[in-house]
Amino acid sequence: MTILPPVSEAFTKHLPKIELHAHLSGSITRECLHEIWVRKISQNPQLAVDDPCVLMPPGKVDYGLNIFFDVFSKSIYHLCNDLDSISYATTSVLNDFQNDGVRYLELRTTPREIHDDRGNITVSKEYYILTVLDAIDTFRKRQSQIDEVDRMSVYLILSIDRARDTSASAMEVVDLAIKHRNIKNNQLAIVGIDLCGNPTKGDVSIFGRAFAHAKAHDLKITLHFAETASSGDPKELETLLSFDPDRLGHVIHVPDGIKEKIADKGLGLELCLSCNVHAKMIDGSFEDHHFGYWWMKNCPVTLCTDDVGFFCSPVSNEYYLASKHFGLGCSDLVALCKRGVGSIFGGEHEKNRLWHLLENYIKG
Ligand SMILES: CNc1ncnc2c1ncn2[C@@H]1O[C@H](COP(=O)(O)O)[C@@H](O)[C@H]1O
Repeated sequence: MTILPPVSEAFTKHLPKIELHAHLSGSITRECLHEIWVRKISQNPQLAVDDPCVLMPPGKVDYGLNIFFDVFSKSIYHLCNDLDSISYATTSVLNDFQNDGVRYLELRTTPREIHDDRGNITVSKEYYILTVLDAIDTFRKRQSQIDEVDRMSVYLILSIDRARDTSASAMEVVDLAIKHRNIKNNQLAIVGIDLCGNPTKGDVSIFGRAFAHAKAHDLKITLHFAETASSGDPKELETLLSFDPDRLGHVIHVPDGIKEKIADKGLGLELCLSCNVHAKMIDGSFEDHHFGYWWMKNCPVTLCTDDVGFFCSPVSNEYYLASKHFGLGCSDLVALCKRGVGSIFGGEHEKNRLWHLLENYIKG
């Protein structure tokens, strides 16, 4: 039997981790956003966008949902609004996850159409996706030059935004995923469709057709689920379950009967400790988080960051927090990672690779 050391930050950093719930634009560090702003201001001193450090000053992590969604439209989307900035930010996010010991990443992003001041389209949704995919392709090529244990696999999930998308634009997101699912050399790149966006807005029932279309084309489905009390209405949750999801994100305000259904189906759960605590999406603090409930159930639970650019807690720290507040030892953390691997969308070869990495981590 291998005797494992007590959990330390070094242990959680080197643990081969998976990250399944990370929004691209919310994962960009404020330092990276600031660099983009500096470059833009040097090219155009008249730029009418504030330094991102105004809305995201160093050390600030207490973004309640009432202000959180505004930061995207007021700052981040005005900075990442050209192909160079989108590519630079994507590469920066990929490097950050890899440097934190993430060995398998499913990044998600909402196809975004970008306009100039006169309303003309400067970047189409398709070009936005192609730019992100191109950054992923370049990142993948670099992986073959590094040690196998340090490599990070990356896949993309396309998001439908419940507050901004219509039934028709949601279908367009799924069509883009089908069209660009494989990138160069026929490599699989887009693995699923997500439903995200401000949970206090929108009617989720209008997206049924889009998710059925995704299923029919073998795309996996993950849904933001019961993030707020208003989006925890049983009718909404039953509608979401009728989309036949493979995984659910957040699962906070879930009535008991629906909890049982989730456990019976063995759905993968993407839980975000720091996000939920700092955004005050749960009552109380870390020790009150519903991770404590789901960890005891049979579901594949994965610890995720959601928007590390806002909440500043990388995946390694989420594992450290789980250990600290729920008394998990090193072997529990490895078991938690192994359980989550079963719910990845990247296929059997990726699952086998990760189980192998985790086995070797325990032995080493
Ligand atoms: C509390 N957590 C959350 N709940 C719901 N939706 C969220 C989210 N965090 C991020 N997003 C969604 O992801 C977009 C940013 O990334 P992309 O532009 O797609 O790369 C946000 O505009 C929001 O729609």
